[in-house]
Amino acid sequence: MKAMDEIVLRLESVTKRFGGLVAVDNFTGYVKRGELLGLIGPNGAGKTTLFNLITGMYYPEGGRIYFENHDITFKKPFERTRMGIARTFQNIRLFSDLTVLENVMVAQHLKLKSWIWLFKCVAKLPSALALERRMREEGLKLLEIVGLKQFANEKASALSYGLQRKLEIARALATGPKLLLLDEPAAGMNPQETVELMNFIKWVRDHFKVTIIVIEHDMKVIMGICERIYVMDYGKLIAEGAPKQIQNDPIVRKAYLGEEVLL
Ligand SMILES: Nc1ncnc2c1ncn2[C@@H]1O[C@H](COP(=O)(O)OP(=O)(O)OP(=O)(O)O)[C@@H](O)[C@H]1O
Repeated sequence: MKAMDEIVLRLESVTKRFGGLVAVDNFTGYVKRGELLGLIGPNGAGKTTLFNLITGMYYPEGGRIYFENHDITFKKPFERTRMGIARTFQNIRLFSDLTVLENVMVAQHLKLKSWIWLFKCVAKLPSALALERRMREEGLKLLEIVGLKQFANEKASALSYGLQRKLEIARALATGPKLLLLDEPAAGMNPQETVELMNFIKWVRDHFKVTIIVIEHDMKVIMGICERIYVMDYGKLIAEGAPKQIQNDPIVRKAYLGEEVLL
């Protein structure tokens, strides 16, 4: 099988309920390695809940989730991070009092087996200090690659909104993901920041050879960077296809009726 045809993530009949509400309703889908996939749908369609199921924040009531052919349906979030799944959030969740570099280093620690690390730190073992030094170097290298090195020692809160969003993505990349989930990365951005973000996301996919799923309400972003799109409404998958197909799909247009979205 060619790498591009390889399926990285597979969801089979996944269902998540909150009381009487079916937030994700029997969702079946897949993501290919290296793909840039869009996930769209009106407010409350179940998109973020789907991310929460993929990252292990929630467990489904029905169905299975496979990552690189491993059943991860009930794996804990930190196990999935180590397997190579990372995400960003709808609202920026940086450690605002830590520096830009420290934000990235915290994420690097997630790759480690924490109790061994803690023991080494408490015992002040030279290997812990050497590892810390290496992480600092790797963190700085990552910041350089994404163009944030000059801000390494600034507090995260001192960055502009657009750069904070970029740092969030860099922090997710610091965990060494194979699959990156971006939840509304363009939210709150001005048009110029949005264009830069679109280029950055495409560049991240190519440079880090990572598979990306992006939730976004800004259709310009989705139509501009995604190769394939899933559309959800009331928890259900209602359409799937290339941007052009989705733009002209009457079912999708109907789902968005009344919302100010330019398809
Ligand atoms: N923890 C929760 N408890 C109860 N209901 C929830 C919870 N999380 C989400 N929901 C409900 O599940 C439905 C799907 O929500 P979700 O946040 O996944 O939608 P979304 O498509 O991401 O929406 P948006 O585009 O507005 O962010 C909504 O009706 C929401 O109110």
